[in-house]
Amino acid sequence: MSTPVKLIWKDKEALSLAAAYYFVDACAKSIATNDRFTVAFSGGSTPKRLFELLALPEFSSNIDWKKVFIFWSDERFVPHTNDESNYKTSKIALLDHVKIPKKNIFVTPTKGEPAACAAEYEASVKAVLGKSASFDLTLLGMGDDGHTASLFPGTTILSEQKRLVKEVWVESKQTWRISFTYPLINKSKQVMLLVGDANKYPVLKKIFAKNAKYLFPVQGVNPAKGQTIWMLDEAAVTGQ
Ligand SMILES: O=C(O)[C@H](O)[C@@H](O)[C@H](O)[C@H](O)COP(=O)(O)O
Repeated sequence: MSTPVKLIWKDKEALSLAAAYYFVDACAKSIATNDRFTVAFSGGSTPKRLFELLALPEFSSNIDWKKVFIFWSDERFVPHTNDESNYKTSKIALLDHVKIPKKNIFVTPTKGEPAACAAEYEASVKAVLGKSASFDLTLLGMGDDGHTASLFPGTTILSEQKRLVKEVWVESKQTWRISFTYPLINKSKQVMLLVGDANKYPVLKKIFAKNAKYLFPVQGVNPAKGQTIWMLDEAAVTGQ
């Protein structure tokens, strides 16, 4: 378990640019080692800006898209054509602009029963990643309440220790979500948390404090053999 790296950037744009460079580098290294790059996308405005940047030729031309395999660390239980869909957001921002084979895009099933969809998605993760179930890179955001992926405060998925993907009823949003669990997130080789804006400060202040207690779901992200990188902006760490 390595010490999380915290990188603080002037603003959200600088944070997203740094994340784009990092993504290209992590992708090239994984392909050089394993001939593929397995990555989990996340929802949220900060990850969305990263996807928009990756679609720019400066970045996309340096990525061997036919060797990139994409999953989603969480998804809203809505049709993929719905504006709430994390898949739709990344499709518009990135996937429609790069030559990635359709077979490399593993969209979360969101039709029928949430539990059955979660089981189906877990089976896809296992089929692609194999026994290790270890993503090369898992991208995550953090909500103002300290949630990450769809690991919301007070939800039963927080105590899930076996399953890799589970359905979760989010009372505060009155919706179902399909989310990676801590066991899957914490198998990642690298986790990059993209957290910008002053509204994140109240939670970050508590979790970055000395001898911080476990108060928020994002604190459960701790890859056993992987690296956690916080990509932050000044507003998020100062509140201004
Ligand atoms: O589906 C989701 O909503 C996301 O996966 C969620 O976990 C998101 O990453 C955070 O809410 C941060 O979102 P912002 O970056 O927009 O604050």
